[in-house]
Amino acid sequence: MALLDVRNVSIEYTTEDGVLKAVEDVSFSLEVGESVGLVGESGCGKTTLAKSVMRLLSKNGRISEGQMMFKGEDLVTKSEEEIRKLRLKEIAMVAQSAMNALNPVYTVGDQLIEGIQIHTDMSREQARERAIEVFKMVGLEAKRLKSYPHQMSGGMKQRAIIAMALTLNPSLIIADEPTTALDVVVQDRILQQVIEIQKKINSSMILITHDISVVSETCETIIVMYGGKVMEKASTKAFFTKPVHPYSLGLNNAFPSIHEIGEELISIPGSPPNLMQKQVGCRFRARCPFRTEICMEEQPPLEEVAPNHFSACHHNKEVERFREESQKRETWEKVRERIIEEIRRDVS
Ligand SMILES: Nc1ncnc2c1ncn2[C@@H]1O[C@H](COP(=O)(O)OP(=O)(O)OP(=O)(O)O)[C@@H](O)[C@H]1O
Repeated sequence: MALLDVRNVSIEYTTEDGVLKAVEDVSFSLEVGESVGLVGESGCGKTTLAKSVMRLLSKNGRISEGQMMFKGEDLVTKSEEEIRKLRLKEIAMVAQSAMNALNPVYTVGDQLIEGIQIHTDMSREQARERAIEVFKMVGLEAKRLKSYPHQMSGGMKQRAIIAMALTLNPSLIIADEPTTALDVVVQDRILQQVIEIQKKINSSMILITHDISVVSETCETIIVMYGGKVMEKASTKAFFTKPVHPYSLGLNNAFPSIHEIGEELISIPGSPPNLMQKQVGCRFRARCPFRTEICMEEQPPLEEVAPNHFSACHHNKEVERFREESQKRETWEKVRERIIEEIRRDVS
């Protein structure tokens, strides 16, 4: 049995301007010890999906369809009380803005020890010992337990937050851009530590990032999202050697290591769809160099193109040609011209 089985989940936000469908019909599963990288441009629904697993969506958000089976039980239908018990102990999240999660008026140690005591029957002394242990795991000295948040650097605070998330050996860690606020060298070091600990305690992990190079180094599986839907899902090995979806091909071009140093990267022209509007056809159609008529009308299903490799494109069979053409700058230049032409036409 998978640890987490997300089945046909849709999530929407009610706003003053109408309903925004942030995630639509997303399915994936996660085995014990597996790490999945969730990637895609800003606004594609990564954080929404992650928060929904913790049932931490903002008040105007709701899971409108689907199931999220965790250890065989549906998280969607659990009561608030049941979910609270699972948080931290079973499912822990290191959020994007985690550094603001520390309470400024208590020492970091007190906050960590209290968190441990709420979820376990450990004495204060036992909880303190566990806190020291996890601090060491993330590279913080025990004396730092006595520090207030303002006495720590950004990197230290983030380590403390990670220590808190990992302290009860959760079965599932959700790391949402856990290191973006930090400088690149510190980012890399902290991320490596998180992965090391995740492997040691055999947790599963969902790592959310817009940087696909991070996923290639740290995750076994990659899920590429676009406009609230899964476009491609594969083992990272297969994805980085043979990506299939045109959006993934575009993302790969923006990935520095496959290019000569100094060469200008090719970005995907245009921007993601407005999720307040009803979506017709493939969501990537506006920016896709290879679209045809069917792409304008029908939403492509997620098809298995090789064992455990899925892509949602009407033209999966033409991938060899797409791979070759997507490497050329003029392929994307034509998309840019097409987009400009369409805007001109709409305006006039
Ligand atoms: N509370 C909210 N109310 C209304 N719309 C929201 C809310 N939170 C997110 N959205 C919208 O839902 C969509 C998905 O947003 P989400 O933050 O999940 O994307 P993301 O891929 O995590 O982006 P980022 O990488 O910038 O965090 C976006 O269109 C966003 O504007």
